[in-house]
Amino acid sequence: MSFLTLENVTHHYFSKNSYTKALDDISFSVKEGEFIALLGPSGCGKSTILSIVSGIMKQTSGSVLLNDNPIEKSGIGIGYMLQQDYLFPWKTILDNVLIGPTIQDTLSAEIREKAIELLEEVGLQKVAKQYPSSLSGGMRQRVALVRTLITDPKILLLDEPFSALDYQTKLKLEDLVFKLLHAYHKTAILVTHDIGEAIAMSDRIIVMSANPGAIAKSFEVPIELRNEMPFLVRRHPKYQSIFDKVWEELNKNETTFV
Ligand SMILES: Nc1ncnc2c1ncn2[C@@H]1O[C@H](COP(=O)(O)OP(=O)(O)OP(=O)(O)O)[C@@H](O)[C@H]1O
Repeated sequence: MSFLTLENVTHHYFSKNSYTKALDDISFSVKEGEFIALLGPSGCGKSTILSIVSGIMKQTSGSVLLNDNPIEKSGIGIGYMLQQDYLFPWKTILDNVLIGPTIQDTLSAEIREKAIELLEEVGLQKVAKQYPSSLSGGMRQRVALVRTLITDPKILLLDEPFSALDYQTKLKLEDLVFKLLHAYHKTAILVTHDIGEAIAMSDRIIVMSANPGAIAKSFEVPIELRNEMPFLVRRHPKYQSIFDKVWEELNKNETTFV
């Protein structure tokens, strides 16, 4: 059964007298607990989709539904993880993690305990009292992940969360995010330019084309790959074949894709 559904979503931007049709008739569904990836050339509207699902932006037309009802009426928690971690430099790691509950005025001893548990799960318990400036990029993204999970969002929107990291750290974080999101049964949409990352982490890949942003094709990741940790997916015998199909689709729609 579909959990999150986008139905005929269109979006136009108007700025400084210019008009951009960013999304044209986007329809897709995501099941509860499913992990999907959006891949496509720069400017095809991937981030616009996440902004609309998160409620930061309202689509020009069409609907975003959660269990068949408008998502804005659902009161569902949605978490966002971005390329930049946006940690507050003057707050400790633990206080950064607790920023959501603090703002929402829901901070409790239980949430504080949960934050410490989650920091332990990502290997950061020892730095809980330190400040972001003393942490590496990968550690900071792990803090951002915990900060996202602490509010127990039902849907996680991941907008190129590993793209600013070195390759080794990125591979390790892919495994960690995959492990935690599966352990906590989260539904996730990942925006990435990395085909390997999309295959390694998701159940399904939606390839988009640009001008205007539209869905070109959707690929189911073979079940054997979905059951593996991301790092191991890249060496699975079935990996190359799906990589080639996605690559072909991307190049069919955008000759300048790099
Ligand atoms: N605030 C805005 N005002 C005007 N146009 C915008 C705005 N935000 C995005 N656009 C335009 O809408 C289109 C889709 O942008 P979007 O950022 O969603 O694409 P994207 O696929 O996420 O790109 P990238 O992969 O480069 O991050 C682009 O043509 C972009 O220039």
